[in-house]
Amino acid sequence: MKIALLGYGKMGKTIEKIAISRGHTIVIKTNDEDGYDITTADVAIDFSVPNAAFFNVVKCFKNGVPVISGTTGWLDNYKKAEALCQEENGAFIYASNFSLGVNIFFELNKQLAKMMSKLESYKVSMEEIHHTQKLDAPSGTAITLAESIISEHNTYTDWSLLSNKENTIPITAKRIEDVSGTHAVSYTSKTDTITIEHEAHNREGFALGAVIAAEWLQDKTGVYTMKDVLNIG
Ligand SMILES: NC(=O)C1=CN([C@@H]2O[C@H](COP(=O)(O)OP(=O)(O)OC[C@H]3O[C@@H](n4cnc5c(N)ncnc54)[C@H](OP(=O)(O)O)[C@@H]3O)[C@@H](O)[C@H]2O)C=CC1
Ligand SMILES: O=C(O)C1=N[C@H](C(=O)O)C[C@H](O)C1
Repeated sequence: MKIALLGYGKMGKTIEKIAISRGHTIVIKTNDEDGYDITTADVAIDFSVPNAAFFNVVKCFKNGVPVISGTTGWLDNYKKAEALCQEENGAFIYASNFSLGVNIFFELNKQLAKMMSKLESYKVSMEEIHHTQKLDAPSGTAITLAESIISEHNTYTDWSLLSNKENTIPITAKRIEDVSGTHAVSYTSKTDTITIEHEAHNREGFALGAVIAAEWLQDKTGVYTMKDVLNIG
């Protein structure tokens, strides 16, 4: 596959290494919104910045290039992107987290939320920890986890950074040098705490998941998720 890397930062470079090891060729690597011909690629992988992702994915839809986006912090525009993809007959996968481990964790989180919904004595809270260069907070993964809890648990209707409001999931976002990404969901009662946690040891799991998603998407049209790619849950 000929791959365009839209965003050639920490993730773009890790994806390049993994894509080459799986026999693919990188035909574009860019940190700019223009100055390249996207039609030279079979598939594009966007790991850029929040204010560039929407423009990048729409460019792919308009040029008939299937696109994977892992950029977080631009979800206000996700529904619009989804509609434009359908309109242009494009192919699109967005995931707040492409790693196999986190996608399993997403399923565990849903199951746990369903169980805990019946137990009023437990209150949920979340923590995410990332490296200090991260632009957005809370992380996209934390938002996905919180949205699943809201849909599976009767008590919660919203999430918020460090909130004590009723019916709101409090999320703590910590920034510590060199942390690839740690997410924890806890349920605390007066007597105990139940925690599930995922800790990424490096960026390779995210990158491998993104390349697998690109391989899966290359001949398709439509909007998909990592659940379709991994066939789990
Ligand atoms: N879904 C997932 O599994 C994962 C998602 N992420 C997300 O991916 C994104 C990138 O992460 P990471 O690689 O660590 O961040 P980096 O800051 O290392 O890389 C982002 C790159 O995007 C470049 N960029 C800026 N503007 C544009 C543009 N218009 N088009 C293309 N590229 C542009 C930046 O260039 P410059 O520095 O010159 O501005 C930079 O090189 C983040 O949103 C992060 O949250 C990260 C890991 C996993
Ligand atoms: O910026 C990062 O590094 C990461 N971002 C994603 C997110 O916001 O959830 C995924 C992963 O946790 C690493």
